[in-house]
Amino acid sequence: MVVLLLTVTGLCVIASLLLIPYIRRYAAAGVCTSSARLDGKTVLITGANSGIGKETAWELAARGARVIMACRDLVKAETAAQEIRADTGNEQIIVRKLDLADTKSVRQFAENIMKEEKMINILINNAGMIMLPYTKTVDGFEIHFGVHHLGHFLLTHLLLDFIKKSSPARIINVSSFAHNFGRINFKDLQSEKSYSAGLAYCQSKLANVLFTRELAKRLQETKVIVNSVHPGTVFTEITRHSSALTLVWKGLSFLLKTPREGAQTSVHCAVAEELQEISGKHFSDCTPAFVAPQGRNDETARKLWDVSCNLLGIQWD
Ligand SMILES: NC(=O)c1ccc[n+]([C@@H]2O[C@H](COP(=O)([O-])OP(=O)(O)OC[C@H]3O[C@@H](n4cnc5c(N)ncnc54)[C@H](O)[C@@H]3O)[C@@H](O)[C@H]2O)c1
Repeated sequence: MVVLLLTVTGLCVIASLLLIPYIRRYAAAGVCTSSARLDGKTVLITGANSGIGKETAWELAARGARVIMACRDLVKAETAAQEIRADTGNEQIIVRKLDLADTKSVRQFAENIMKEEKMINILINNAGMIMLPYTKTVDGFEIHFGVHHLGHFLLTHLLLDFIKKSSPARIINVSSFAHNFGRINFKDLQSEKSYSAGLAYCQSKLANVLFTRELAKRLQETKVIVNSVHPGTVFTEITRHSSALTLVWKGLSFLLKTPREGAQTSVHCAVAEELQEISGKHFSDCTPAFVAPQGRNDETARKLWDVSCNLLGIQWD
Protein backbone atom coordinates (compact mmCIF):
# COMPACT_ATOMS: atom_id res chain seq x y z
CA MET A 1 0.00 0.00 0.00
CA VAL A 2 2.79 2.42 1.02
CA VAL A 3 4.75 1.50 -2.12
CA LEU A 4 1.65 2.14 -4.24
CA LEU A 5 1.03 5.51 -2.57
CA LEU A 6 4.66 6.54 -3.03
CA THR A 7 4.59 5.45 -6.68
CA VAL A 8 1.38 7.40 -7.38
CA THR A 9 2.73 10.48 -5.57
CA GLY A 10 6.01 10.21 -7.47
CA LEU A 11 4.21 9.91 -10.80
CA CYS A 12 2.04 12.93 -9.95
CA VAL A 13 5.11 15.00 -9.07
CA ILE A 14 6.86 14.02 -12.32
CA ALA A 15 3.71 14.73 -14.36
CA SER A 16 3.29 18.15 -12.67
CA LEU A 17 6.93 19.06 -13.32
CA LEU A 18 6.53 18.09 -16.97
CA LEU A 19 3.31 20.04 -17.33
CA ILE A 20 4.28 23.20 -15.42
CA PRO A 21 6.02 24.86 -18.39
CA TYR A 22 2.85 24.38 -20.39
CA ILE A 23 0.37 25.78 -17.88
CA ARG A 24 2.43 28.43 -16.12
CA ARG A 25 1.90 32.01 -17.20
CA TYR A 26 5.09 33.19 -18.82
CA ALA A 27 5.05 36.88 -18.08
CA ALA A 28 7.87 37.66 -20.50
CA ALA A 29 8.93 34.44 -22.27
CA GLY A 30 5.73 34.15 -24.26
CA VAL A 31 5.46 37.69 -25.56
CA CYS A 32 5.87 38.47 -29.24
CA THR A 33 8.70 40.99 -29.37
CA SER A 34 8.43 41.84 -33.07
CA SER A 35 7.30 45.37 -33.82
CA ALA A 36 6.42 44.53 -37.44
CA ARG A 37 3.48 46.49 -38.84
CA LEU A 38 0.85 44.97 -41.11
CA ASP A 39 -0.41 48.06 -42.93
CA GLY A 40 -1.80 47.04 -46.33
CA LYS A 41 -1.96 43.34 -45.33
CA THR A 42 -5.11 41.27 -44.87
CA VAL A 43 -5.49 38.70 -42.10
CA LEU A 44 -8.26 36.10 -41.83
CA ILE A 45 -8.92 34.54 -38.41
CA THR A 46 -11.46 31.80 -37.70
CA GLY A 47 -13.34 31.83 -34.38
CA ALA A 48 -12.27 35.43 -33.80
CA ASN A 49 -15.18 36.61 -31.67
CA SER A 50 -13.87 35.26 -28.36
CA GLY A 51 -10.81 34.04 -26.47
CA ILE A 52 -7.47 33.67 -28.24
CA GLY A 53 -8.94 34.45 -31.69
CA LYS A 54 -10.41 37.77 -30.55
CA GLU A 55 -7.15 38.84 -28.91
CA THR A 56 -5.18 37.78 -31.99
CA ALA A 57 -7.53 39.92 -34.08
CA TRP A 58 -6.97 42.84 -31.65
CA GLU A 59 -3.17 42.50 -31.78
CA LEU A 60 -3.03 42.32 -35.57
CA ALA A 61 -5.55 45.17 -35.97
CA ALA A 62 -3.32 47.28 -33.71
CA ARG A 63 -0.49 46.62 -36.19
CA GLY A 64 -2.60 48.08 -39.00
CA ALA A 65 -3.90 44.93 -40.71
CA ARG A 66 -7.26 44.60 -42.38
CA VAL A 67 -8.76 41.82 -40.25
CA ILE A 68 -11.51 39.44 -41.39
CA MET A 69 -13.20 37.81 -38.43
CA ALA A 70 -14.69 34.52 -39.65
CA CYS A 71 -17.32 33.55 -37.08
CA ARG A 72 -20.41 31.44 -36.48
CA ASP A 73 -22.24 34.01 -34.40
CA LEU A 74 -22.48 37.30 -36.27
CA VAL A 75 -23.96 39.23 -33.35
CA LYS A 76 -21.12 38.29 -30.97
CA ALA A 77 -18.62 38.84 -33.76
CA GLU A 78 -19.91 42.35 -34.54
CA THR A 79 -19.76 43.25 -30.83
CA ALA A 80 -16.14 42.06 -30.67
CA ALA A 81 -15.32 43.90 -33.91
CA GLN A 82 -16.78 47.15 -32.51
CA GLU A 83 -14.54 46.79 -29.42
CA ILE A 84 -11.47 46.20 -31.58
CA ARG A 85 -12.28 49.17 -33.84
CA ALA A 86 -12.78 51.42 -30.81
CA ASP A 87 -9.63 50.24 -29.00
CA THR A 88 -7.23 50.22 -31.94
CA GLY A 89 -8.69 52.99 -34.11
CA ASN A 90 -8.54 50.53 -37.02
CA GLU A 91 -11.81 50.61 -38.99
CA GLN A 92 -10.76 47.77 -41.31
CA ILE A 93 -12.33 45.03 -39.17
CA ILE A 94 -14.66 42.88 -41.24
CA VAL A 95 -17.09 40.29 -39.88
CA ARG A 96 -18.12 37.35 -42.05
CA LYS A 97 -20.21 34.24 -41.38
CA LEU A 98 -18.37 30.90 -41.22
CA ASP A 99 -19.52 27.64 -39.66
CA LEU A 100 -16.68 25.12 -39.87
CA ALA A 101 -19.09 22.33 -38.93
CA ASP A 102 -20.79 22.72 -42.32
CA THR A 103 -18.80 22.27 -45.53
CA LYS A 104 -21.44 24.26 -47.49
CA SER A 105 -20.80 27.23 -45.19
CA VAL A 106 -17.02 26.83 -45.65
CA ARG A 107 -17.40 26.77 -49.45
CA GLN A 108 -19.78 29.76 -49.51
CA PHE A 109 -17.47 31.70 -47.19
CA ALA A 110 -14.36 31.03 -49.29
CA GLU A 111 -16.17 31.94 -52.51
CA ASN A 112 -17.37 35.26 -51.05
CA ILE A 113 -13.94 36.11 -49.63
CA MET A 114 -12.24 35.56 -52.99
CA LYS A 115 -14.85 37.83 -54.65
CA GLU A 116 -14.70 40.57 -52.01
CA GLU A 117 -11.05 40.70 -51.02
CA LYS A 118 -7.93 41.58 -52.97
CA MET A 119 -5.62 39.30 -50.96
CA ILE A 120 -5.16 37.13 -47.88
CA ASN A 121 -1.63 37.45 -46.48
CA ILE A 122 -2.19 35.64 -43.19
CA LEU A 123 -4.68 32.84 -42.48
CA ILE A 124 -5.08 31.82 -38.85
CA ASN A 125 -7.03 28.58 -38.39
CA ASN A 126 -7.97 29.17 -34.77
CA ALA A 127 -11.60 28.16 -34.13
CA GLY A 128 -12.20 25.28 -31.77
CA MET A 129 -14.06 23.71 -28.90
CA ILE A 130 -13.50 20.96 -26.35
CA MET A 131 -15.34 18.24 -24.45
CA LEU A 132 -18.49 18.06 -26.51
CA PRO A 133 -20.66 14.98 -26.00
CA TYR A 134 -20.72 12.86 -29.16
CA THR A 135 -21.92 15.24 -31.86
CA LYS A 136 -21.66 15.18 -35.64
CA THR A 137 -21.13 18.07 -38.01
CA VAL A 138 -23.73 18.79 -40.70
CA ASP A 139 -21.76 16.46 -43.01
CA GLY A 140 -21.64 13.63 -40.45
CA PHE A 141 -18.08 14.03 -39.14
CA GLU A 142 -17.24 13.75 -35.43
CA ILE A 143 -17.35 17.38 -34.25
CA HIS A 144 -13.75 17.88 -32.99
CA PHE A 145 -12.22 16.16 -36.03
CA GLY A 146 -14.78 17.77 -38.35
CA VAL A 147 -14.26 21.37 -37.16
CA HIS A 148 -10.60 21.49 -36.06
CA HIS A 149 -9.19 19.38 -38.87
CA LEU A 150 -11.59 18.87 -41.79
CA GLY A 151 -13.20 22.33 -41.65
CA HIS A 152 -9.84 24.09 -41.61
CA PHE A 153 -8.34 21.63 -44.13
CA LEU A 154 -11.15 22.45 -46.59
CA LEU A 155 -10.96 26.20 -45.93
CA THR A 156 -7.19 26.21 -46.53
CA HIS A 157 -7.60 24.14 -49.69
CA LEU A 158 -10.21 26.51 -51.12
CA LEU A 159 -8.18 29.65 -50.32
CA LEU A 160 -4.70 28.37 -51.11
CA ASP A 161 -4.32 29.63 -54.69
CA PHE A 162 -5.62 33.01 -53.57
CA ILE A 163 -3.14 33.00 -50.66
CA LYS A 164 -0.30 32.02 -53.02
CA LYS A 165 -1.17 35.01 -55.23
CA SER A 166 -0.97 37.21 -52.11
CA SER A 167 2.44 35.85 -51.06
CA PRO A 168 4.64 36.24 -49.14
CA ALA A 169 1.97 34.73 -46.94
CA ARG A 170 1.63 32.74 -43.74
CA ILE A 171 -0.76 30.10 -42.46
CA ILE A 172 -1.02 29.37 -38.76
CA ASN A 173 -2.84 26.34 -37.40
CA VAL A 174 -3.76 26.66 -33.74
CA SER A 175 -3.13 23.21 -32.32
CA SER A 176 -2.35 22.30 -28.71
CA PHE A 177 0.04 20.55 -26.35
CA ALA A 178 -2.81 18.01 -26.27
CA HIS A 179 -1.52 16.66 -29.61
CA ASN A 180 0.99 14.72 -27.46
CA PHE A 181 -1.84 12.53 -26.18
CA GLY A 182 -3.44 12.06 -29.60
CA ARG A 183 -3.44 9.13 -32.01
CA ILE A 184 -4.92 9.16 -35.50
CA ASN A 185 -7.25 6.18 -35.34
CA PHE A 186 -7.72 5.46 -39.05
CA LYS A 187 -9.90 2.45 -38.17
CA ASP A 188 -12.39 4.68 -36.38
CA LEU A 189 -11.63 8.27 -37.39
CA GLN A 190 -15.11 9.48 -36.50
CA SER A 191 -14.97 7.75 -33.06
CA GLU A 192 -18.11 5.76 -33.88
CA LYS A 193 -16.92 2.56 -32.19
CA SER A 194 -15.90 4.24 -28.95
CA TYR A 195 -15.98 7.89 -27.98
CA SER A 196 -14.03 9.91 -25.47
CA ALA A 197 -14.38 13.69 -25.84
CA GLY A 198 -10.83 14.20 -24.51
CA LEU A 199 -9.27 11.72 -26.95
CA ALA A 200 -11.31 13.12 -29.85
CA TYR A 201 -9.92 16.58 -29.01
CA CYS A 202 -6.34 15.22 -28.83
CA GLN A 203 -6.75 13.38 -32.16
CA SER A 204 -8.00 16.55 -33.85
CA LYS A 205 -5.12 18.64 -32.45
CA LEU A 206 -2.62 16.01 -33.62
CA ALA A 207 -4.29 16.25 -37.04
CA ASN A 208 -3.54 20.04 -36.99
CA VAL A 209 0.17 19.27 -36.45
CA LEU A 210 0.28 16.59 -39.17
CA PHE A 211 -1.61 18.81 -41.62
CA THR A 212 0.92 21.59 -40.97
CA ARG A 213 3.81 19.22 -41.62
CA GLU A 214 2.42 17.86 -44.90
CA LEU A 215 1.25 21.26 -46.17
CA ALA A 216 4.68 22.78 -45.45
CA LYS A 217 6.28 20.10 -47.66
CA ARG A 218 3.87 20.83 -50.49
CA LEU A 219 4.51 24.57 -50.20
CA GLN A 220 8.31 24.26 -50.33
CA GLU A 221 8.63 25.96 -53.72
CA THR A 222 6.32 28.83 -52.77
CA LYS A 223 6.50 31.91 -50.57
CA VAL A 224 3.80 30.60 -48.26
CA ILE A 225 4.88 29.25 -44.88
CA VAL A 226 2.75 27.25 -42.46
CA ASN A 227 3.35 26.56 -38.78
CA SER A 228 1.32 25.21 -35.88
CA VAL A 229 0.96 26.69 -32.43
CA HIS A 230 0.29 25.69 -28.84
CA PRO A 231 -1.11 28.89 -27.30
CA GLY A 232 -0.46 27.82 -23.71
CA THR A 233 -3.15 26.90 -21.23
CA VAL A 234 -5.41 29.89 -21.47
CA PHE A 235 -8.34 31.09 -19.38
CA THR A 236 -11.00 31.34 -22.12
CA GLU A 237 -14.54 30.07 -22.52
CA ILE A 238 -13.33 26.96 -24.32
CA THR A 239 -14.43 24.83 -21.37
CA ARG A 240 -18.08 25.95 -21.78
CA HIS A 241 -19.30 22.43 -22.71
CA SER A 242 -18.04 20.80 -19.51
CA SER A 243 -18.99 22.14 -16.08
CA ALA A 244 -16.25 20.01 -14.43
CA LEU A 245 -13.55 21.47 -16.71
CA THR A 246 -14.97 24.98 -16.24
CA LEU A 247 -14.58 24.52 -12.45
CA VAL A 248 -10.97 23.36 -12.87
CA TRP A 249 -10.25 26.29 -15.22
CA LYS A 250 -11.74 28.79 -12.73
CA GLY A 251 -9.82 27.21 -9.84
CA LEU A 252 -6.54 27.36 -11.78
CA SER A 253 -7.21 30.71 -13.45
CA PHE A 254 -4.42 32.44 -11.50
CA LEU A 255 -1.94 30.02 -13.15
CA LEU A 256 -3.36 30.24 -16.65
CA LYS A 257 -2.54 32.70 -19.39
CA THR A 258 -4.95 35.50 -20.18
CA PRO A 259 -6.41 35.40 -23.72
CA ARG A 260 -4.09 38.30 -24.67
CA GLU A 261 -1.09 36.26 -23.49
CA GLY A 262 -2.50 33.19 -25.25
CA ALA A 263 -2.60 35.10 -28.54
CA GLN A 264 1.13 35.91 -28.48
CA THR A 265 2.44 32.77 -30.20
CA SER A 266 -0.10 33.09 -33.04
CA VAL A 267 0.90 36.76 -33.42
CA HIS A 268 4.60 35.81 -33.36
CA CYS A 269 4.10 33.22 -36.13
CA ALA A 270 2.08 35.77 -38.11
CA VAL A 271 4.57 38.66 -37.98
CA ALA A 272 8.07 37.76 -36.75
CA GLU A 273 10.60 38.71 -39.44
CA GLU A 274 12.95 35.84 -38.54
CA LEU A 275 10.28 33.26 -39.44
CA GLN A 276 10.04 34.27 -43.11
CA GLU A 277 11.64 30.99 -44.23
CA ILE A 278 10.53 28.78 -41.36
CA SER A 279 7.77 26.33 -42.21
CA GLY A 280 6.33 23.06 -40.92
CA LYS A 281 7.32 23.78 -37.32
CA HIS A 282 5.40 23.86 -34.05
CA PHE A 283 5.63 26.86 -31.68
CA SER A 284 4.83 27.50 -28.04
CA ASP A 285 5.67 30.64 -26.03
CA CYS A 286 6.94 32.21 -29.28
CA THR A 287 9.71 29.61 -29.66
CA PRO A 288 9.99 26.30 -31.54
CA ALA A 289 8.41 23.57 -29.44
CA PHE A 290 8.60 19.82 -29.03
CA VAL A 291 6.45 17.74 -31.36
CA ALA A 292 5.39 14.29 -30.23
CA PRO A 293 6.74 11.39 -32.36
CA GLN A 294 3.26 10.72 -33.77
CA GLY A 295 3.22 14.36 -34.95
CA ARG A 296 6.48 13.81 -36.87
CA ASN A 297 5.35 10.72 -38.75
CA ASP A 298 5.40 11.56 -42.47
CA GLU A 299 3.53 8.42 -43.45
CA THR A 300 0.64 9.24 -41.09
CA ALA A 301 0.65 12.85 -42.32
CA ARG A 302 0.36 11.72 -45.97
CA LYS A 303 -2.30 9.14 -45.19
CA LEU A 304 -4.32 11.67 -43.19
CA TRP A 305 -4.11 14.08 -46.15
CA ASP A 306 -5.45 11.44 -48.57
CA VAL A 307 -8.19 10.28 -46.21
CA SER A 308 -9.23 13.90 -45.57
CA CYS A 309 -9.48 14.53 -49.34
CA ASN A 310 -11.64 11.41 -49.71
CA LEU A 311 -13.93 12.39 -46.85
CA LEU A 312 -14.39 15.89 -48.27
CA GLY A 313 -14.63 14.72 -51.89
CA ILE A 314 -11.81 16.98 -53.03
CA GLN A 315 -8.69 16.54 -55.14
CA TRP A 316 -5.63 18.19 -53.59
CA ASP A 317 -2.28 17.09 -55.02
N1 LIG B 1 -7.75 27.79 -24.09
C1 LIG B 1 -6.74 26.93 -24.04
O1 LIG B 1 -6.18 26.63 -22.97
C2 LIG B 1 -6.22 26.27 -25.30
C3 LIG B 1 -5.11 25.41 -25.20
C4 LIG B 1 -4.61 24.82 -26.36
C5 LIG B 1 -5.21 25.10 -27.58
N2 LIG B 1 -6.29 25.92 -27.64
C6 LIG B 1 -6.89 26.16 -28.97
O2 LIG B 1 -7.05 27.56 -29.17
C7 LIG B 1 -8.12 27.78 -30.10
C8 LIG B 1 -9.01 28.90 -29.59
O3 LIG B 1 -9.65 28.48 -28.39
P1 LIG B 1 -10.05 29.46 -27.19
O4 LIG B 1 -9.43 28.93 -25.97
O5 LIG B 1 -9.83 30.87 -27.57
O6 LIG B 1 -11.61 29.13 -27.05
P2 LIG B 1 -12.90 30.03 -27.31
O7 LIG B 1 -14.06 29.13 -27.05
O8 LIG B 1 -12.84 31.31 -26.56
O9 LIG B 1 -12.79 30.39 -28.85
C9 LIG B 1 -13.05 29.45 -29.85
C10 LIG B 1 -13.82 30.11 -30.98
O10 LIG B 1 -14.06 29.14 -31.99
C11 LIG B 1 -15.38 29.32 -32.45
N3 LIG B 1 -15.93 28.11 -33.06
C12 LIG B 1 -16.18 26.93 -32.47
N4 LIG B 1 -16.77 26.09 -33.36
C13 LIG B 1 -16.87 26.77 -34.53
C14 LIG B 1 -17.40 26.47 -35.80
N5 LIG B 1 -18.01 25.31 -36.05
N6 LIG B 1 -17.31 27.39 -36.78
C15 LIG B 1 -16.75 28.60 -36.55
N7 LIG B 1 -16.25 28.96 -35.35
C16 LIG B 1 -16.32 28.05 -34.35
C17 LIG B 1 -16.17 29.72 -31.20
O11 LIG B 1 -17.41 30.33 -31.54
C18 LIG B 1 -15.19 30.65 -30.53
O12 LIG B 1 -15.33 31.95 -31.03
C19 LIG B 1 -8.83 26.44 -30.27
O13 LIG B 1 -8.43 25.85 -31.49
C20 LIG B 1 -8.30 25.60 -29.11
O14 LIG B 1 -8.28 24.22 -29.40
C21 LIG B 1 -6.81 26.53 -26.54
